[in-house]
Amino acid sequence: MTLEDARRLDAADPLRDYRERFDLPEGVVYLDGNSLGALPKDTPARLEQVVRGEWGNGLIRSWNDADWITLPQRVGAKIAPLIGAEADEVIVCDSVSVNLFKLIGAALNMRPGRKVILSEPGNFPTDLYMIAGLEAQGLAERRLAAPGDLEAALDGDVALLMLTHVHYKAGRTHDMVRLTRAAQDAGALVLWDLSHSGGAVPVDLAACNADFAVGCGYKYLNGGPGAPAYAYVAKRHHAALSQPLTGWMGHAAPFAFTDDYAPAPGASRLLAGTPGILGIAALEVGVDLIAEIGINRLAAKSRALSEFFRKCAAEKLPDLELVSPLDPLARGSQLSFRHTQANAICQALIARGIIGDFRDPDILRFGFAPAYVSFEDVFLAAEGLADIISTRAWDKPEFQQRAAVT
Ligand SMILES: Cc1ncc(COP(=O)(O)O)c(C=O)c1O
Ligand SMILES: Nc1c(O)cccc1C(=O)C[C@H](N)C(=O)O
Repeated sequence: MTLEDARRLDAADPLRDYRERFDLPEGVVYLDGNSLGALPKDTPARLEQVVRGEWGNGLIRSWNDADWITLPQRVGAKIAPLIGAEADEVIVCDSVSVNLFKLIGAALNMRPGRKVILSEPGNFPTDLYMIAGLEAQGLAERRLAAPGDLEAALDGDVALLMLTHVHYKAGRTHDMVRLTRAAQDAGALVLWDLSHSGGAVPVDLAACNADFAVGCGYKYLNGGPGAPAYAYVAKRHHAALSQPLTGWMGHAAPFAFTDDYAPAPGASRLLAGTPGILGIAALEVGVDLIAEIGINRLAAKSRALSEFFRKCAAEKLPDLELVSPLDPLARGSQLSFRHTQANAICQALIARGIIGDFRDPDILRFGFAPAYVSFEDVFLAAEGLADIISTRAWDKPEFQQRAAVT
């Protein structure tokens, strides 16, 4: 693989012009959009308009005049086609963690007599911690089973199977259709965390008959640091859904100011407090851009990018252990490698302007956000990685320390 190969692939890439729609710094190869997506060029102007025009001038009138009040539903409706949902099945609000709490609570309410939440060891920590919180309240019981043992662990005590579609560290995917069916056959509900899928990997919540899902706004949807998350509830559960964070914005008539809670219709009852308008406005810009490109084109490019990286790396570093699946259809939009010096290598790459990340204890992770990563980026990153490993350029005191945030 050569730089010319990479440039040829870029020239033939139907998405190549979308890179210009992002504000990427010169000289940086950014392979960490699976942790924090890049800044769309339209976002600052949109935020300026919301801050100065809608907030500054419009003041409180903007809840009506700028239709702030329906922004969570409107942006949710734009995310819906990316994940195989209908417009009114998705709402934007809170963080993934908080939405997990709401939906685990909802599942427990819908399965009285069952307390077990089944997940896998090594799932993203917040998913496991949110179960732990409910466990400490005596409301849930956590059960963990390795991917191959999940089906056997589904018994009559399981209220909810809760998994992350694309594993944050390994990048492997779960078979959503098979596992959803198995859980439902055992009388359980299913909640998918789509944080590493939405905007990069096709997901069809309707086809797999999922009950619930959550996903992240700040990764492939490019909503910005701490962007609000989204939550999905299948329409068949809308009438019965009862979630524990019964805040006033999820009320059927918040401005009736009544003493008693009555849930808003459908997924809107997942709202709790006042939506963060600036955050959702920024997310909307990222979602519009991703929706304009379309998930199938994004997924095709994602697979091509990760395959190109994998081949470049394998050619230059045949001994480097690939942790992610070889089959591009069995992984998300990332590649992870194991190396005892993963942290130092990651720091050395960052010093050269090649940004991937390190996941404790020994994983080097590269994300390929297909909307803005080029084949040339991928070639340069693989070349830098090979150089750093083969020359031991990582072996310097300044690369040994762990950053506070990795
Ligand atoms: C799979 C997964 N779930 C949840 C989260 C956390 O989401 P939040 O920070 O919105 O709670 C992340 C990343 O931070 C993640 O990778
Ligand atoms: N949310 C993050 C943050 O605030 C700082 C650093 C990283 C993150 C992440 O999103 C981590 C990410 N979910 C992961 O897959 O590792």
